[in-house]
Amino acid sequence: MSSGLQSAADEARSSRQHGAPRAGEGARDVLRLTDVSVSFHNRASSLVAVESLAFGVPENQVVALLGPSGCGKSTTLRLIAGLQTFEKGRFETAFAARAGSAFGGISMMFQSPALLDWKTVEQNVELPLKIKGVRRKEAAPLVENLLDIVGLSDFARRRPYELSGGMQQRVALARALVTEPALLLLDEPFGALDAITRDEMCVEVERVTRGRSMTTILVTHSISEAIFLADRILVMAARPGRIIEDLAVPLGHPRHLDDRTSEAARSLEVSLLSALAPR
Ligand SMILES: Nc1ncnc2c1ncn2[C@@H]1O[C@H](COP(=O)(O)OP(=O)(O)OP(=O)(O)O)[C@@H](O)[C@H]1O
Repeated sequence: MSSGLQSAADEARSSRQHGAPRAGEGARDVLRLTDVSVSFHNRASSLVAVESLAFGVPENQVVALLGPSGCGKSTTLRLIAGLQTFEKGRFETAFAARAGSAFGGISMMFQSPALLDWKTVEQNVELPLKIKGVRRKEAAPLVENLLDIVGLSDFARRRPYELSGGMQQRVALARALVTEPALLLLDEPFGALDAITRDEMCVEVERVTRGRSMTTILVTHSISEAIFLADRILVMAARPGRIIEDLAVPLGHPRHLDDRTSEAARSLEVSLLSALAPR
């Protein structure tokens, strides 16, 4: 894998495909892909999953990767997480766990909360800290604080199977945030939830992630989720997977669900629908 952990402080800016000035413009890029392609091969055939990806992400920006099934969103996210090899192009990131520290680095959250059913809610949230050798005495107040933030203090001693799907995702969110990640990767985190719980989770994520020093990449099929959560939306198309639009979200913070019906949001929605329309 040619992924290089290099300083993103050099001056070159990422290339942009289209669009309005993006949120975070002027901040340094902490992540950059230059002409990156990923293919999957088997004996009979090869498939180009993503081709010539080129974008940079400034520090603290929330970027949504939006597109139809199979356009390479998860492949791109896995690549950014360092879980996917690539044969062509360059990937630079300034993220790494702070040397000798359990904090910083990358956290991921998936469609399935992937909690350990035999552990309590607080033990699940504590797990990443425990793995990194943080003592219980230091971890306990952090876990308590995050459970409070996601509204689950009263459920700290419960097991995950006693919670609703939305509550389980809130546990997963607390677990993802407990290490104070510099980069948060969200892969369709609300895809399995009903529409009302999805909206609640969007509000929750917006609330708990704002004000943190954290860059976030969100993979989603949902236009309204992308508009509500992101500062910038990269629209992807399939066959081969590629970025076809790079649009800033013209909404301030904090956001409210009603903001999705504002004129600015509706106009962005029209642009996104047009970009996503089958050609
Ligand atoms: N491990 C793999 N081996 C072979 N092909 C793969 C592999 N992973 C992904 N692909 C293919 O790469 C393409 C992009 O897949 P990817 O999962 O990144 O898309 P996606 O946009 O995240 O889709 P979805 O929204 O359905 O999750 C698809 O055609 C998929 O079949």
